[in-house]
Formats: sequence, structure tokens, C-alpha cells
Amino acid sequence: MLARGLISRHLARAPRRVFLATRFNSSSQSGTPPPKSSRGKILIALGALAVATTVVSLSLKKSEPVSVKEPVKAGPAFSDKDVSVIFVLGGPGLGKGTQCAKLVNDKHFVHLSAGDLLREEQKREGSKYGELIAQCIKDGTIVPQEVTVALLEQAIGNEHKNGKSRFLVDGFPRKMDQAHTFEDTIVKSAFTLFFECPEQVMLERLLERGKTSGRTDDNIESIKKRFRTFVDTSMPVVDYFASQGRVVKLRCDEPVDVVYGHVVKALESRGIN
Ligand SMILES: Nc1ncnc2c1ncn2[C@@H]1O[C@H](COP(=O)(O)OP(=O)(O)OP(=O)(O)O)[C@@H](O)[C@H]1O
Ligand SMILES: O=c1ccn([C@@H]2O[C@H](COP(=O)(O)O)[C@@H](O)[C@H]2O)c(=O)[nH]1
Repeated sequence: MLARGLISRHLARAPRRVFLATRFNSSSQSGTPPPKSSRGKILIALGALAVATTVVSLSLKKSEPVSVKEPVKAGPAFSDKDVSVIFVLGGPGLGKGTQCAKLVNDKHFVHLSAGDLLREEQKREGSKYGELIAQCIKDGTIVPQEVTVALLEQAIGNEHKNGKSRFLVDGFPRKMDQAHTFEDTIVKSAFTLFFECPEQVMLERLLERGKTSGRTDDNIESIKKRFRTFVDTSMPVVDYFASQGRVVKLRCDEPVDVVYGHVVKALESRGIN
């Protein structure tokens, strides 16, 4: 079940600002003049007070701002020391899910496919997002990030409660806003496994899968739209992570087990056994 609260949290999680202001009270005044005999002493005391106030006020001006406007960021829900996330990206139908399934068996990762989570939510009775998700999937467009990020946060949270800490987040992030929101509010990813694959190979695999998958997007019209979305919207995410040195690129136009050999080596090169 998709917690509505989680979606509202992602919508509401804009940076908050705290304004701190310092107030200075003026000293109180009395209406009755002091007796003449005490005036000399009072004048000396007032003079000393004036000098002291000037010294304090000059030192305050040098070191203390009167008002501080600092953005206060809530930060990610999990530390990357407790929760390790590898993003698995690449064009549609190239075999990401197939490779993830092998890693689950061998290396005890939890596999979270964003597409699978969306399809489950679409089918869930009473979901407010069912129709929207169905339409986006058929058109190969990206479901608004609030829905997908909330589903992922919920899934990671549930698995983490059960002691799981290594996640393959497959087919996500597909858009820049998702990448930022996920890393700012859930956890910073360890790195991205990116599979390169010629379109012709993806097309053949998708059409073959479409014979039995029952998916509404494994047909030639939807596939063309998915390819376009991948190039226009999802590749910039890969380029962004690559510019930070956080992408491991692999080829996938080889038999499943050969590709898997590359995957295992890539993980080992990052200290993951
Ligand atoms: N290396 C491979 N060689 C040949 N066929 C493969 C290979 N890897 C996966 N396949 C087949 O290609 C099809 C798509 O694979 P899979 O579902 O794993 O792709 P995906 O990248 O997860 O797809 P999507 O982008 O839709 O999530 C499946 O029918 C799968 O059996
Ligand atoms: O982050 C995401 C991931 C997926 N979608 C939508 O789902 C389909 C199918 O995704 P697969 O990874 O191929 O299972 C995708 O074309 C998008 O429409 C999404 O919106 N956001």
C-alpha cells in the first residue's frame, strides 16, 4: 500500500528557513529626579556605563550578525553507512531485471524495480494513482516523481526494518528531479551500474518478451516512445552521475552469464563481494 503521508512528505519537503533575530531592550527610565547631593556620583556612574556600552556594542558589531538566515535541510532518511543503494540503469528491455535477479541469488541484494512497484500500485484497489500510472506506462513517459520516490522509500524502509541493507534500485532514477529527490531525502547512492546496449538488441529482446509478458508497453508503438524518453530524459541522469565519477559502464549485448561475469567484476572492483 502506498502511504499517502509519504507522498505529502515529498511534496512538502522544501527547504525550511529559520530566522533568528536579536533584540536589544532600552533601559527603563524613572520620572523622579535624584537628590542634588547624589548627582555627582550618578553622573560619574552614568559616564562609566556609557563607555562600557560603547565597548560592548563595538565588539558585537565586529563579531555578531543581527539576523541569521540559514537554510535548514532535513537530510536523507538513511545514512549510506546503514543502507547501500546501487542504481541499475540502461535502456528499456536490455536485461537489467535479469541481472538483478542473479545478484539477489548470489549476493543477497534486495531488488527493487521501480517499474514493478509502479505496476503493483497501479493494480492496488483504491489507488488514486492507478490511471495515471497506467497511462504513463503505455506512453513510455515518467510518472511524477512523488509517487515513485514514495514507493521506493516505503519499500526500502520495510526491508530495512527486516534487517536488509543492500539494495539494487532498478530502472530508477529516470529523470533528474528523481535523482536529486531520492539522494536528498532517502539515501545517497553508492554508484550506478549502467548497461550500454544497441537499440536493435533492446528491440528484439522487448518484442520477444512481449509475446508472453502481458505488458501494455511491450509493443512497437510503446517501445519507440520508451526509447525516446530514455534518450531525452534518462540519459542526462547517467551523464550527471558520470560527471561525478559515480558510474560503472557495462555492455550487455552478450549472453546472460557473460554479462553477469562483467557485473560481478564491476562490483568487486568497488569492494562488493
Ligand atoms: N543477455 C541477454 N541475452 C538475451 N536475452 C536476454 C539477456 N538478458 C535478458 N534477456 C531477455 O530480454 C528480455 C528483457 O529482459 P529484462 O526483463 O531483464 O529487461 P529489463 O532491462 O529489466 O526491462 P525493463 O527495462 O522493461 O525493465 C527478457 O525476455 C530476458 O529474458
Ligand atoms: O522511475 C520510474 C520507473 C518506471 N516508470 C514507468 O514505468 C515504465 C516501465 O518501467 P520498466 O523499468 O521498464 O519496468 C516506464 O516506461 C515508465 O513509464 C516511471 O515512470 N518512473
